[in-house]
Amino acid sequence: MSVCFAPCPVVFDLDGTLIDSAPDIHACVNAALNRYGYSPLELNQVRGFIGGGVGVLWDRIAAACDIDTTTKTAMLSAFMTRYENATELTILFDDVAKVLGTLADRGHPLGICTNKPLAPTKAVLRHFNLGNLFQTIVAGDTQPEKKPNPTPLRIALVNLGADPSQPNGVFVGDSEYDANCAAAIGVPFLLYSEGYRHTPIDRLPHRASFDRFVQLPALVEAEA
Ligand SMILES: O=C(O)COP(=O)(O)O
Ligand SMILES: [Mg+2]
Repeated sequence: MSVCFAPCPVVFDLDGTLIDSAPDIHACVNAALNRYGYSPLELNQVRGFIGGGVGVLWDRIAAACDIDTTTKTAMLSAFMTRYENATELTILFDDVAKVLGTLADRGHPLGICTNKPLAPTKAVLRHFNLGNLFQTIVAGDTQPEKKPNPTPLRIALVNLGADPSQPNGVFVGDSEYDANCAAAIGVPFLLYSEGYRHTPIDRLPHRASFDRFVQLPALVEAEA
């Protein structure tokens, strides 16, 4: 009798993993800063603030620019209005569309687990014609917890058919938030090394790292 294993679920982070969205986030941040009379920030600085979702982003901007809490709240809301449809300056990393298609063709259920809010997540996936590839999207405002809390990843894996008590599957991401979230529930983590990470690769818990998406299918199959 042969035993047949179904292809494992694969969950992806979004910002800094599938897409380079920092230029759009940077433009939306600077538009909000400008509206309230603050000087613009450099792209590198804003890129370094991405990963924990929009609340963390604006906490960091407020600390860097000495913005009070009431003004920060108003600026975050101005930022969101523009961010919800910010796709113009965003690019897919090389070979992402091709590799997602390969994994889907092999039967892997695909999902997204991002700290980015749901509206801009859906807008950018629609923009790149990727919306239909993902069977679940767990975004930064979908539930109370955000990465590195592992609850969003667990929900995404379970939505793709994984066992809630010990979810199988892999998580692909670029940051400390992703690595620690996967480690907390023992899910193999594949680190994309060209994203928005601050920590050296060898100091992050991960199963393997890659710098080109064409390397990913073989790394996923090694875990399946
Ligand atoms: O938008 C963020 O701050 C982080 O988004 P990510 O979880 O997709 O990296
Ligand atoms: Mg990321």
